[in-house]
Amino acid sequence: MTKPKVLISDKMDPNAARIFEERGCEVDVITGETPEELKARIGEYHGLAIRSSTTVTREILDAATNLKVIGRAGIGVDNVDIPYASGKGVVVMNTPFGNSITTAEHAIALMMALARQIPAANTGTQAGQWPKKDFMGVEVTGKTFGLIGAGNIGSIAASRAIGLRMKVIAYDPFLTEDRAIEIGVEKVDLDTLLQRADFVSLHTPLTDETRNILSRERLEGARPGIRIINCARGGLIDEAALKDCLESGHVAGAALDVFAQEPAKDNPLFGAPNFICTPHLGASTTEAQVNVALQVAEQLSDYLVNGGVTNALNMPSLSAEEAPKLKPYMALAEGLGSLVGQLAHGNLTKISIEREGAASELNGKPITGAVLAGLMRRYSDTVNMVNAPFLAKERGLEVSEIRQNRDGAFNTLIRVSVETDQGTRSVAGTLFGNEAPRLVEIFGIGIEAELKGHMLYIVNDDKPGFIGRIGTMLGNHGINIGTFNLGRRDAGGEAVLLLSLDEALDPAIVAEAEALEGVKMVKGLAF
Ligand SMILES: NC(=O)c1ccc[n+]([C@@H]2O[C@H](COP(=O)([O-])OP(=O)(O)OC[C@H]3O[C@@H](n4cnc5c(N)ncnc54)[C@H](O)[C@@H]3O)[C@@H](O)[C@H]2O)c1
Ligand SMILES: O=C(O)CC[C@@H](O)C(=O)O
Repeated sequence: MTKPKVLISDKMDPNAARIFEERGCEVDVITGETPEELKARIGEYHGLAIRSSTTVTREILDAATNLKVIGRAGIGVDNVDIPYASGKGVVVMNTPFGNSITTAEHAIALMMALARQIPAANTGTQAGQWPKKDFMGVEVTGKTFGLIGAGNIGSIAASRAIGLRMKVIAYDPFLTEDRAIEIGVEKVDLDTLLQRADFVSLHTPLTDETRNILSRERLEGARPGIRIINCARGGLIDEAALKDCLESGHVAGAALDVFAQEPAKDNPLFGAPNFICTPHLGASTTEAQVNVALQVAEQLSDYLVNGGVTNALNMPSLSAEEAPKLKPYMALAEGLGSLVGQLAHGNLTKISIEREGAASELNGKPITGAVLAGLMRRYSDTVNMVNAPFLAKERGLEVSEIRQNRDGAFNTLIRVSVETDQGTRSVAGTLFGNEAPRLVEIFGIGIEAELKGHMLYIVNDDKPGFIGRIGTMLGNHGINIGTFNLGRRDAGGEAVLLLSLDEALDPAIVAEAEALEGVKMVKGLAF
């Protein structure tokens, strides 16, 4: 088997390349390329590991014809077009915890630097000015630290602020009262926070809701003398308004690690009074960079080599331990989805995926993803588990997952039922010996078949002589039958035949089979 190929396109701790190689990937480290250069190169890679310098645009993704996974060594993924990557079936992962402590520490460092004006005092002192009288600071003890966003980094920053004997308040619409108590913060609304806080620290992602969350109106309406720290994302603050508020003294100080436009080489805030900044250094410690490099390399190689999915933003997680156990189930699920997708007539409106027996104990999300990938192949042959759920949603398909604990005829079973404007159709399958996927029921008729390669599905009247007729007809065309699987509703009633063939059938032969006596329906299938 050829090794998956990975490109590291941003400066990253060398441990990342080592881990990729140890885990069976070929790796190239090529940093600092222009978007055009990356576009020309990306087609040869299965994995792409980035930090924040590489922007993964639609153009890059269109050129990435072999790409399966993008890994961000860090938290924010606003430099990746995730919806477009999802549509292309590319998994996007981040490393959500590797640099959280480091970034929270940077926020606290900036708060202290603001409180004592350390950067300006340092500059003046080294310039020989001994500017002792110019720098009267403020204590942080007893002051109020206002968090906007109390997730991983916000809650670590809260714990450090509490250690400094500060009172911590937080605005985060998704923070529960229980969690607020657990991390020792008081939950407040944004206006209250801006009225009560001495220091405000932002820790939210940049989304449509958070963009410009510190708008001109909010900055001007905040408590006079407030100090602001942003180690999250540029774009959360109206920079021009912040400059005006610093100049008027309404905001007593601001410390930014991140800017609306990066690299920030010519920003309106540069030179504003009581303004300090760092060049997006929040995650830049040796410890954090080793953490995220190791994690991203482990996650990407797990996915490329074993199929394990960790910290994906557009796909359910699947641990490297679970992956081998789930593999035959996913093959079964994909086969059932594909079968029902090829056979169901009409507009699909609903699909339900039932797991019985041993299957009910498993992580259901990847199984559902695999069923949808099989099903959605009726619309597009570039569907996989990543883009199938999006495609299903786009088409308004209602998806439900059901776990059945009841004892059935099989110790493990997956049943897929679809509803179309022409009725409900259902197929079911099991694993033989815990590893061999088998179809065991098709539209209420028991059968046993492996869904593989080219197949021919026939519904016919259960009458003597039919099997001979179809065998002779295929033989006359020189078509070899691999397996012959039979099922029937009742003796003499409706019967189904599922034949595996060594080659795809010409439509003329399908038409000939349709014309055979007793045939109700014929369909060539491919898996
Ligand atoms: N400066 C750096 O180098 C650096 C390093 C790491 C992370 N970051 C950035 O820090 C941010 C936070 O990271 P995290 O790990 O804490 O993320 P997280 O997902 O753990 O926490 C984000 C929090 O923001 C909250 N939130 C979402 N929408 C909100 C809204 N409208 N108002 C208020 N709160 C809202 C969420 O509920 C969540 O609790 C990320 O955007 C990341 O990009 C920057
Ligand atoms: O890689 C970096 O230096 C910054 C990372 C940071 O912005 C993140 O979101 O994790």
